Amino acid sequence: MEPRPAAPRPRLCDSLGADQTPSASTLNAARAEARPAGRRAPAVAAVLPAGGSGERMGVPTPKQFCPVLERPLISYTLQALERVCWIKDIVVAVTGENMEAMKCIIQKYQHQRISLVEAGVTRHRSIFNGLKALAEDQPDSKLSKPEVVIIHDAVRPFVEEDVLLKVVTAAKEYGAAGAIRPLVSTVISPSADGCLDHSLERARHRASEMPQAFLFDVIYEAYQQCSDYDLEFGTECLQLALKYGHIKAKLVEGSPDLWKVTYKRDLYAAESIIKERISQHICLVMDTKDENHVGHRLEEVLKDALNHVKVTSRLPCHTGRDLDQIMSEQCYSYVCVNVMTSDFEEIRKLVDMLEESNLSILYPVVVISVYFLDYKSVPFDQKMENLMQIREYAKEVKKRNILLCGLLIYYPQDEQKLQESLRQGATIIATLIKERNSGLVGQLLVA
Ligand SMILES: Nc1ccn([C@@H]2O[C@H](COP(=O)(O)OP(=O)(O)OP(=O)(O)O)[C@@H](O)[C@H]2O)c(=O)n1
Ligand SMILES: O=C(CO)[C@H](O)[C@H](O)COP(=O)(O)O
Repeated sequence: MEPRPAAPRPRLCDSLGADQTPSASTLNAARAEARPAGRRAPAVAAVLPAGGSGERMGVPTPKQFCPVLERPLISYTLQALERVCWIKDIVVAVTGENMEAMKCIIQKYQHQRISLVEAGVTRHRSIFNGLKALAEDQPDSKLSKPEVVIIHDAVRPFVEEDVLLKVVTAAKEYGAAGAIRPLVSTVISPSADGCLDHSLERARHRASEMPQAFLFDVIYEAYQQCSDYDLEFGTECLQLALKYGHIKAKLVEGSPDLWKVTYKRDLYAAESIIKERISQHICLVMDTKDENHVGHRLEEVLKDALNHVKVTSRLPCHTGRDLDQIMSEQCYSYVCVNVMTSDFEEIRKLVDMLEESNLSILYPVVVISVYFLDYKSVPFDQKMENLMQIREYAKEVKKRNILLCGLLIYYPQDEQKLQESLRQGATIIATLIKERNSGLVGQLLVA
């Protein structure tokens, strides 16, 4: 199953308690075999190099600041790390010219436990600056030296707690550890004339990915000893630990999502992954308890059409207190089925609750207001006049990252035609949720 998207606020702390280090129970539960029970949990910090210019991306904005669903990429990586409450400090290396932008990102998305340092001209120099900030000998530093330090690229947003735990646990035991993946292509070595010299046996090699973790003293001493050449041209921190600390890093199998956003296409891939993750749960808010009403048939058709998605239904906001519960489970998609009314009262209540929940700070929340087009109940022109107000209201709530659209479902007497309308309605709902297209905000679609 796909992992859930990162929570807006760190949730794991609740189960770990106030202590900011991994408790013995958590570590042991996850890695009983790797870490003998009863040993003290290490103090852990993370360094994120974020000072590159993203040349290979080919856009003027450094890739870590490129928007993905209108939020800078680096914010996703920070979110992924800060929800791991046993990581005490997160040190981010950014260039002087991006320092203010970075501070704004931290404030806007309410990131926590972040300290900023000036980046260097190469990735190794940026990491070294981050490590220096964590070292004991820094005057006036609020940071304390950790036992283990994680190094993770700011442009790898999908890092999960389990792999962080694995590299930290292995670093404590071996001194250094890093995530690896099987090679996608074979690595070959060309000769000076541009011809094949030899090729490496693919099965015997691995791609080195991030995160990596080190005993702090091991990697800090390695950086202190390393040459200008290493700092200028090196690409591998594990190699520095080997060369200067004689530490053979433990290699840990990582997930495919650990890849580094490097080219423009990677931004599209990242966006697709995020959209898919936040579209796995849909909440239907019904304004009728009547089991025979067509609203419930829409729910059935939707469940059939989206059989991999969790669909839950609730009564309206004023009676259904458990909507709070759904929001706390990070549900980012709501379908309000208005059977009894053609006004926006219920939508307004739902939007207010969403705002209070802070859900839309991190991800766009989709709200679809569904109305049944039953010519008999209210004169059509009067109903339309009411519904057209959605445009203005949707514009207003878009500012809060809530994407509101209306959907009219044709409700004829003929059973077959009704079934077709419901199916079309379900397809439109599924598309709006999956695509989260802000261009459709305020539109009244017809099924
Ligand atoms: N002087 C540098 C160069 C790179 N990085 C960071 O190191 C990570 C991985 O590097 P890479 O993918 O090479 O990033 P860029 O150098 O920005 O990309 P490119 O090589 O395409 O220019 C990124 O988070 C990048 O911001 C850094 O902190 N300081
Ligand atoms: O994978 C890595 C280390 O093993 C790093 O992400 C990689 O070294 C970044 O370097 P580059 O700038 O060359 O992409």
